[in-house]
Amino acid sequence: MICTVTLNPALDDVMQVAHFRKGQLNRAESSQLFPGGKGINVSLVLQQLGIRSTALGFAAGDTGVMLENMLAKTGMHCDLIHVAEGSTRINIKIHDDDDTEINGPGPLVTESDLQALLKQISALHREDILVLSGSAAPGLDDDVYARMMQAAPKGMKVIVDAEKKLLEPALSCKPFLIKPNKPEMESLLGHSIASREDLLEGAASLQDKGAVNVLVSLGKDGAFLMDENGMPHERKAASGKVLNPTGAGDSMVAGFLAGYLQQNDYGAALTLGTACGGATAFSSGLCTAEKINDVLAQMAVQEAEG
Ligand SMILES: Nc1ncnc2c1ncn2[C@@H]1O[C@H](COP(=O)(O)OP(=O)(O)OP(=O)(O)O)[C@@H](O)[C@H]1O
Ligand SMILES: O=P(O)(O)OC[C@@]1(O)O[C@H](CO)[C@@H](O)[C@@H]1O
Repeated sequence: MICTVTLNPALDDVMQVAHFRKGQLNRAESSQLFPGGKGINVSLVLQQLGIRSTALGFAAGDTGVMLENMLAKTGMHCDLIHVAEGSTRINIKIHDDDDTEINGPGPLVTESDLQALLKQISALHREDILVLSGSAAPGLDDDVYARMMQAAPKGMKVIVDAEKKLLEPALSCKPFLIKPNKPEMESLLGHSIASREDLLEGAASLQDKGAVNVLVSLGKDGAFLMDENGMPHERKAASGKVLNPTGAGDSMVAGFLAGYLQQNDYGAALTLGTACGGATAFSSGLCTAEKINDVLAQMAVQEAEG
């Protein structure tokens, strides 16, 4: 079984605005509401890839109920813990020539709410896989990912996709995979990445700190993986018209995990991860199975042509 954890899920309100102007009334050309939050996105893309998972995490208030109803309509299994105070956040994503995001703070999560989640995690089995993605909710400390990893059965594979302050304390628990994007990787390393050498050295230093596999997503520049055997892999990004890059990183995590489980091969996992990331960037919401297959086919042609 695969479980994803989203400590601070959201409803994503994705708006297309012709020319967004700060400090003025802007009218959107379109607005679409999607279930969101990084772990939930991973579960939704896994579902497109034919892999069932359970989404764990916290929900609150009417927006929390709305989120659960939206997820139920997709057929996805979720087991969110309802917290007493506040409401599940609504995150605003504005797409014009640039992308502007405003993510809400989310509801307060207490220690006893967290204990309930840790109990769910400790009831998993060693052969299950846990995906921990996204920011923590108000009330939670920076060691929350480390605590979830410590609660998980010994030897279980855990994937962590989170910013430095949450990821760093969890590294010594030996996550199976971490997926920083370039700015996150630079923040983890404390210096900028200007070359392939920097990526190789940076990934190796994170492995020294405990990460088993290091996957660095590079947006339109593709992706880099340093696998557990010290073997680097690289993929160029697919080409296409970008509609909404929100969730491209989560789609990459889902694709990588699906590729790894289906083919037991890191190169194949990276290919499917890169395709899923691109497929979401080229879609208005998260990618569909059809879009993933189109992008995979396009990447195969691109590779054959060199
Ligand atoms: N403009 C793009 N063109 C092609 N592929 C893209 C593009 N943007 C993203 N991708 C694909 O998706 C992957 C993940 O994207 P990115 O590096 O932007 O992740 P991220 O910053 O974690 O995204 P998010 O936080 O929005 O989920 C990239 O490695 C790439 O394969
Ligand atoms: O505030 P966080 O937890 O860092 O990110 C939340 C979020 O921006 O990430 C997803 C895209 O990756 C969106 O669905 C969601 O709104």
